[in-house]
Amino acid sequence: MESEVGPLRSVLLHRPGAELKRLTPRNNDQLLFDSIPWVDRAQEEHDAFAEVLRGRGVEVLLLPELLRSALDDPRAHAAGVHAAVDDRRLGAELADVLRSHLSSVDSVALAEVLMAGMTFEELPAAEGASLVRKMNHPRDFAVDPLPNLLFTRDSSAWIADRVAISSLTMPARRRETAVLDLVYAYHPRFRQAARAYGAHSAPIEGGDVMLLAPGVVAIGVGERTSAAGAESLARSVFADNLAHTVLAVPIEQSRATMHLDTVCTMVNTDAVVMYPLARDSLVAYTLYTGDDGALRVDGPEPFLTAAAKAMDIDRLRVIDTGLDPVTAEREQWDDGNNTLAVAPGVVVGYERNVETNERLEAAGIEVLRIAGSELGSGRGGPRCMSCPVVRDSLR
Ligand SMILES: NC(=[NH2+])NCCC[C@H](N)C(=O)O
Repeated sequence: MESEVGPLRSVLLHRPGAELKRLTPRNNDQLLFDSIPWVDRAQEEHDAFAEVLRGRGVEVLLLPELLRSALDDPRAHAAGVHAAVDDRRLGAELADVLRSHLSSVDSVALAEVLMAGMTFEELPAAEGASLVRKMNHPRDFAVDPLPNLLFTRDSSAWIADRVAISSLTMPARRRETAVLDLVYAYHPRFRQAARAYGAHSAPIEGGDVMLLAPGVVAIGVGERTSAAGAESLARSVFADNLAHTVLAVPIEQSRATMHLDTVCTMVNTDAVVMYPLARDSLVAYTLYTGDDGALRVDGPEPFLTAAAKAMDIDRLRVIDTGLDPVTAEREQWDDGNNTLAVAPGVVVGYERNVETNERLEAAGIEVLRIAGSELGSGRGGPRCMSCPVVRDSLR
């Protein structure tokens, strides 16, 4: 994986399931959804998204299936039980009850608990009284659900032939790291894959990681990825020779712009679609290794200038969506700028972003439209909902 736009061969998606049924008006904000999705329809929309990709010759890997087969390995099963049980929340006694219960269930049931969580009333019965059981509401979570697994972009990201497992910022998403770790460590397809970023210390989310060109990685720094995360990922990709230049791009710390890919995605080898209101303000720091082997940081300078230099092209084109500010803001919120390229000049986008899509087409970009009325309620578009695993090289 050396670019954002090379012909897509294999992609990791998550078909949403019971974890979405955990969302209620009381917990949706904390669980990072803006409304309560209609789950059956969300699944239909997701199936249609997967079909569009398959129709373009892309192999679609589904996270729930990968997780179940990874858990068939007894070591993965034990690690899965460990990842599900939070001693601090349950206390030692109840934690032991849950651990021994989960150790006895099959990989399908354990995968379900890891994804959809478990409430106190769903916990197995045990002898004796438990203050923790008594003082928690029966429908409180003993194991938190992970509704944002849908956004596979964020929890892991491939850079060249290596995978970086994210260290997610929001408490509602932190346990996703453990799920992806299990899949990459134990699924037969991935267990040989080398890791690009071992240190799980500083926050990095894949929605902020953009492969602008072979050897050039942009990393958004904002609500999710910290400067420390960007710097350690940069050091790590330099040490592994996966890139020669990293651009650290500050983005506004707000829900609308939680990741770099909410304001900008690549639609061709030399072109991006970008939220017009970000176009003139986006800057970048350029990171590279000096002749003495030490890290250098230049800038900041305008993002488009820094990117073109690093990519060694005359100009990084911005598709001029020319939208009025209100339409631009509405379509940005609905992930109009969050496209997934399946090949240079061919992208998947939400159909609802009528004007952005029209402008993209006027600029010669083919837009494969998908429905996202329910999928979009978690604030993520086609790029957020996909983790490319293999793309053909551009040369
Ligand atoms: N790459 C992205 N833009 N991902 C969107 C993630 C949305 C998710 N609900 C969150 O708040 O984390």
